[in-house]
Order: sequence, then structure tokens, then C-alpha cells
Amino acid sequence: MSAAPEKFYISYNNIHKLCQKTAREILEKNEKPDVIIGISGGGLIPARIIRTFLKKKGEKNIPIQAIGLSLYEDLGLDDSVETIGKEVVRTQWLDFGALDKHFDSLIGKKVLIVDEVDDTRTTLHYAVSELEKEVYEQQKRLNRLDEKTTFTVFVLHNKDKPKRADLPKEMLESGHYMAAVTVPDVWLCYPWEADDIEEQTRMAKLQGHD
Ligand SMILES: O=P(O)(O)OC[C@H]1O[C@H](OP(=O)(O)OP(=O)(O)O)[C@H](O)[C@@H]1O
Repeated sequence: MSAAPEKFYISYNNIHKLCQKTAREILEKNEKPDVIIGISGGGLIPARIIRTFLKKKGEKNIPIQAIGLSLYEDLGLDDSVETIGKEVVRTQWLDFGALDKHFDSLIGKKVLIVDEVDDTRTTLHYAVSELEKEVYEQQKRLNRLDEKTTFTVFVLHNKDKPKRADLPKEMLESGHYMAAVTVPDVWLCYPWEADDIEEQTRMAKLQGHD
């Protein structure tokens, strides 16, 4: 039997500080987003926290949109073992209905996509490629191909492991992929899943993730 994977306990304080640090880096580059897209559920908490630190005094709040993406085991019943993987299922998508009427698409916007973890990269690949595709289709339809939309990805943790899917090369090379921490391929225990939050925080402190 193989040994149990090592567990990293993360505290809310730690998450708060990682969001604050990343926001500072974004603002230093003058890349304050026009909209934040949180990938539900784990991306919603960091999305809300980072918004606090991206907002400058006297300015309006940055709108947060939620997209719901879930990973399901694709049992690959009809295929060979190699195809067994995870499939992304879209449970919720963008809705600009309640926003300012000038904010009717992502065209020409700085978009910050937030999730808590980049594990196999399947989810982020899906999110970025679907959003890019959607924007491009809208640009063609509206004859607005000259406007530049910038996608940035922010995750609390990137697992240092072989990925099952890619992100655009340009995004990775231009600093538009921001992982607050890169960790080995360990089991990450986030505080929102803790039965005992005091114990969770104690363990996080012990491990230096507080
Ligand atoms: O890099 P990947 O291998 O794609 O994994 C990362 C995704 O897995 C988790 O989502 P999950 O579907 O477990 O749902 P949750 O966010 O609601 O917990 C997590 O929130 C990421 O979105």
C-alpha cells in the first residue's frame, strides 16, 4: 500500500494574505481588472477577498461574476484505460444582465479569473479557452476585432506536477498567470472544508501556512 499523501492545512488568514500580496502585484503592474470571474465554488472566496485589495479609495467596486465548473470522472467506458480522465461540466455561466448597460461583454476588458487551486489545470484550461472563444465570437459579430481583451489567472496554489491541459503560452510568459504559492503535489486542506476550524488553524500555523 502506498503512503497517505501529505496534507497541507491552510488558514483563512493565510488565504487573506495571499490575496493581498497578489493584488499588490497586480496594481504595481497597473493591471487593475475591470471584472473578476470566480470559478465556483473554491474560487469565490479568494475572488471576494482580492477585490477588497484591488479597489482603490473612491472607486467603484469591481464586479464579480461567477462561473460554475465541476470536474466529473469520465469513466471512459467505451475507450481504453488511457482515456480515463476528468470532464468539465459547466453549471453556471456569465450573466451581465444586472450590470451597467455599458458592461455587456468582456470585449476590451481586463479580466481576472480566480480559482483556489491549479491541480491538473483541466478547469482553468476550460475556463480560459471558453471565455476567449466567446469573446472572439462576439467581437466578430459586433465588428469590434480591434479591441484587446486581457485575461489574467489568479490561483492561491499551483501544484507542481504534470498538467493534463495547457494555458495559452502568451498568458504564461507575460505574467498573466499568477499563482500566489507553488506547492508540491500534496493534499491541500482548505479552511472552508474543515469540521474543526480551530484545529485547522492550529495545524496551518504549525506548518507555517497561516
Ligand atoms: O486543476 P484541476 O484538476 O482542474 O482542478 C482544480 C479544480 O478542482 C476543484 O473544483 P471542484 O470541481 O472539486 O469543485 P469546488 O470548487 O466546488 O470544490 C477546484 O475548485 C478547481 O476548480
